[in-house]
Amino acid sequence: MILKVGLTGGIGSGKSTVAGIFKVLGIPVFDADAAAKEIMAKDEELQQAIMRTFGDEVYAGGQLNRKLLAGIVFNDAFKLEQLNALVHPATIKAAEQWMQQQKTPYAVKEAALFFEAGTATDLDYVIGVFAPKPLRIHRVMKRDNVTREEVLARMSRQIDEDIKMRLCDFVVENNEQELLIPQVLQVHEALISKAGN
Ligand SMILES: CC(C)(COP(=O)(O)OP(=O)(O)OC[C@H]1O[C@@H](n2cnc3c(N)ncnc32)[C@H](O)[C@@H]1O)[C@@H](O)C(=O)NCCC(=O)NCCS
Ligand SMILES: Nc1ncnc2c1ncn2[C@@H]1O[C@H](COP(=O)(O)OP(=O)(O)OP(=O)(O)O)[C@@H](O)[C@H]1O
Repeated sequence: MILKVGLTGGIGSGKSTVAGIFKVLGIPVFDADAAAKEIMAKDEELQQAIMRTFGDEVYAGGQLNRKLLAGIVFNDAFKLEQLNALVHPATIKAAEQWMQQQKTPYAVKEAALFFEAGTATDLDYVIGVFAPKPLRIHRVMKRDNVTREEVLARMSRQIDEDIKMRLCDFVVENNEQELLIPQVLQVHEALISKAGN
């Protein structure tokens, strides 16, 4: 049986960067952010439900206005919960179907929110990517051209990184001091060995 491995970390920690190294090693990666985006773009029933909850303007012109929706949900915990309740079940289902199709000793699901969403229990192992908060803020401001306040609003909806890392089976330090590739190789070898037992 394939091992289901989660790859997590707060916004800007470097999950996608680490996921890219697993892909080079031939390990398939499911990107939950990308899957959620695709589902929100294609599922018309979900679009109707999102419009009923947040207003028609979030899909003005037939396209999701991500900036507008982010401004609504990341400043209101209840509204974020409503959005999560609409989007997460379909994303989780897509990940489960994807996992069943993989043929490698282990496969990786990359997501920011396993512990927050209560989905870590479906995984055999979880890898955490850790980076200090100031570095994460700086990276996301630069990558997404957003303000510090916008980054902090998202961080406030994710559990504390020290706690998150303690819940993980492996931790990759992405502080731009330690090299990433040797750390990922070490985790890869450990997972291959666990899959063989
Ligand atoms: C609000 C939305 C439209 C904003 O889109 P935007 O393009 O600005 O951000 P993107 O989706 O690329 O997410 C970037 C990062 O924001 C953080 N984030 C996104 N959604 C959430 C959430 N529900 N709770 C906490 N943090 C979140 C994560 O660190 C994520 O990696 C979008 O994030 C969304 O639809 N979120 C709800 C679905 C979701 O939870 N997706 C994440 C994994 S399933
Ligand atoms: N070790 C590194 N050295 C330099 N830049 C890095 C490093 N790790 C990540 N970055 C940069 O920081 C930004 C955030 O990284 P990445 O997108 O991998 O994080 P993420 O955890 O997937 O973020 P999000 O939760 O927002 O999707 C990117 O622009 C990426 O290129």
